[in-house]
Amino acid sequence: MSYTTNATIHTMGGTLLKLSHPSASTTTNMALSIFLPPQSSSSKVPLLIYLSGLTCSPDNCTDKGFLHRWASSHGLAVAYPDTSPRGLNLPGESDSWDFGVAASFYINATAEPFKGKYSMEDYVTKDLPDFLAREFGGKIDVANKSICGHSMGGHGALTLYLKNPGMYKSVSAWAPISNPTQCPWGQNAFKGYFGGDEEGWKKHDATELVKGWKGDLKCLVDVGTGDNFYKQGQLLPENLEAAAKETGLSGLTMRYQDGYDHSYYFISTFGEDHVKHAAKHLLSGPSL
Ligand SMILES: N[C@@H](CCC(=O)N[C@@H](CSC=O)C(=O)NCC(=O)O)C(=O)O
Repeated sequence: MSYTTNATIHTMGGTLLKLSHPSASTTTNMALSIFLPPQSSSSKVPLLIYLSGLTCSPDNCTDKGFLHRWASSHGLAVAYPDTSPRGLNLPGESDSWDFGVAASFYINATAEPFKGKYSMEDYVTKDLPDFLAREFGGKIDVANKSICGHSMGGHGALTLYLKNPGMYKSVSAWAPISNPTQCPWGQNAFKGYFGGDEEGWKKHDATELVKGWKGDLKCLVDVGTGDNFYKQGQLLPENLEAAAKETGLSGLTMRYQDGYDHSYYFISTFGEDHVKHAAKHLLSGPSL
C-alpha cells in the first residue's frame, strides 16, 4: 500500500481518513484527507475535491467546514489535498504566509527554485486522481468529479476547472481570488512562481480564462460583503462576473452574502449549497 494512514475518524455516518502519500509532481509526501460517505461501502460514489486557502492544511476544512453532513446525505466522497508541498526547505519558501509553504496557488511553477517541485496543478489534476483510483477505486468513481475551494483554493478550483474542460462536472468557490493578475496576493505569487512575464500570468487567471469558455459554466460563487480581503481588493469577484457577462456565458451564480467575513464561519454557513451544487451535477436521478 503506497500511503500512510495517520487517522481514521467516524463522522456523519461515514469515515474521514487522514493520509499521506508520495507525489511524483512535488517530489514529496503529500498530506491528504478523504471523507468516505456511508454509500461508499456498497457502491462507488462521485468525488468532490476541496482546495483550501493560504496558510491551510487539509485539517482546516475537515475540522471547521462542516461539509460532511451534506456529503453524507448526497453520497459524495470529499478529498482535501494540502496547499503546497512541505519539507523541501527551498530558499524563500517560508519567509511569508502568502507565498511558498501553504501558498502554492495550485499552479506548476516555472521559476527556480520552485520549478519541478511546486507543481500543484499536476498534483491535483494527475497524481491525486491516479492515487484515488488506484487505492480507493472500489469506493470512489474518480472519473465523476467536481471541484471547489476557498480563497486561494477558490482560485485553484476555478482555474483548474476552466483549464480542463470536461475534467470536472461543476465548480464552486467561497471568496475566490478571482483575478490574481490584478491583486497583490496574485501578483506576488505569480512573480515568484513564474518570473516577470506578466502576459504569461494570464493563463492562470480565472477572469482571463473564463473568456475562452464554451457552454454553460456550472459555477457557484459566494463572497461575504464583510470580508476584509474582499474590501482590500484581493478577491475581485466583480471582474470575473463582468468577464463572464461580456463573453455571454450562462451558468455563473455569483452571490454576495451580507456581512459575512472570510472565515470558516462563512464557509460552513454556505457549505450545504456548495455540496448540493456539486451533487446536482454529479448524480443522476431525482432532481436536487
Ligand atoms: N495569517 C493571515 C490570515 C490567513 C488567512 O486568513 N487564511 C485563510 C485563507 S486566505 C486565502 O487564501 C484561511 O482559510 N485561514 C485558515 C482558517 O482556518 O481560517 C493573517 O494573519 O492575516
